[in-house]
Amino acid sequence: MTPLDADWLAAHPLPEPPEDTDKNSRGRVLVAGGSEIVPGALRLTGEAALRAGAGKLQLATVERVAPHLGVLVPEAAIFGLPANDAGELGDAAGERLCGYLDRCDTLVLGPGTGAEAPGTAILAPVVAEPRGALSLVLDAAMIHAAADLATAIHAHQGRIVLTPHPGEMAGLMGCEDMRIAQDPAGIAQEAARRFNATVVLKGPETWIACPGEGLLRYPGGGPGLATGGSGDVLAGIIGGLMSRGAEPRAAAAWGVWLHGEAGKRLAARIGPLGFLARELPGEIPGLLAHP
Ligand SMILES: NC(=O)C1=CN([C@@H]2O[C@H](COP(=O)(O)OP(=O)(O)OC[C@H]3O[C@@H](n4cnc5c(N)ncnc54)[C@H](O)[C@@H]3O)[C@@H](O)[C@H]2O)[C@@H](O)CC1
Ligand SMILES: Nc1ncnc2c1ncn2[C@@H]1O[C@H](COP(=O)(O)OP(=O)(O)O)[C@@H](O)[C@H]1O
Repeated sequence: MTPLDADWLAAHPLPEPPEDTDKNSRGRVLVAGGSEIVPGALRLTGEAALRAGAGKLQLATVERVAPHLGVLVPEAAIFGLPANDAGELGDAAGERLCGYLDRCDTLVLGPGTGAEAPGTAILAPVVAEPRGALSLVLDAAMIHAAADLATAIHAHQGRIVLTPHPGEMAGLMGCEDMRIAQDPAGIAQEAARRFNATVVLKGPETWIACPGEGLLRYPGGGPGLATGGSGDVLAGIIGGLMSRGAEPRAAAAWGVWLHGEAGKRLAARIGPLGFLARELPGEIPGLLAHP
């Protein structure tokens, strides 16, 4: 196990864009998810992706929420997706989403999706085709769905990061919550092998596992990060970094560190508890400039 600290980050720098870059080559992120119950999750994820340096943001959410999201995030292009009776993404959302994938370098799929979303139906078409150039971050209900699609995800040629909290990890691996608490390092590595993906096991401390690579441990950014929407921000940072060309393990590691250090900065400035998930992304550019 290697500590995720300043030395590790210095040895694994992020790719920097050339001076003459444009917004498309800086990295195009599509964030898909949200629901009528959690309409703001994509704002958190999308802003985090932009703050991490992505050049272009697109958001895809349930049709009734989409127009409001456009007002909340004027930097984004917005697409509506079909919903089900619970106000979550519906069965047909995955097929519709596939039609947008040639417009993005990175898809962050899942923030703001809950138990009523038909995750497997949505995720299956996305991972069915080999899209070598696509980077994929899976979060929330799409992690539970990934459990049913291990073979397709393992075979997928894209670069994939999964960001489970302990409850989602138990669903992903089909095991008891207790097993995650007893051996977080072992289960993260087992998941990385099973899905051939980078796995970020979140919690008070965070474990990052990647097939064939050493395990990383981040000691945590403080309990203020245990707040609604905090994980949505993390998924967006990782997606933004991947769209800039970072490899999945480096994007995950930098993302976890930036998220944690943003929490520490807010805790020092505002107080250890009570800062908002939406305040985290604003800390990222400064941390990137002076890690
Ligand atoms: N529900 C809410 O109030 C909000 C949800 N948001 C987003 O909506 C999506 C779904 O959120 P939900 O709250 O429905 O889903 P969660 O996955 O947070 O909660 C569902 C269930 O998972 C279990 N769980 C949660 N955290 C756990 C942990 N650390 N260890 C073990 N078990 C755990 C609990 O049993 C919980 O009832 C996520 O992307 C979330 O970030 C946020 O955007 C805004 C606020
Ligand atoms: N006690 C804690 N100390 C430090 N970080 C924490 C703590 N609890 C949660 N976190 C971090 O906060 C984030 C919570 O993500 P998640 O559980 O997906 O929340 P949400 O679904 O509300 O967005 C993760 O990055 C996790 O590592």
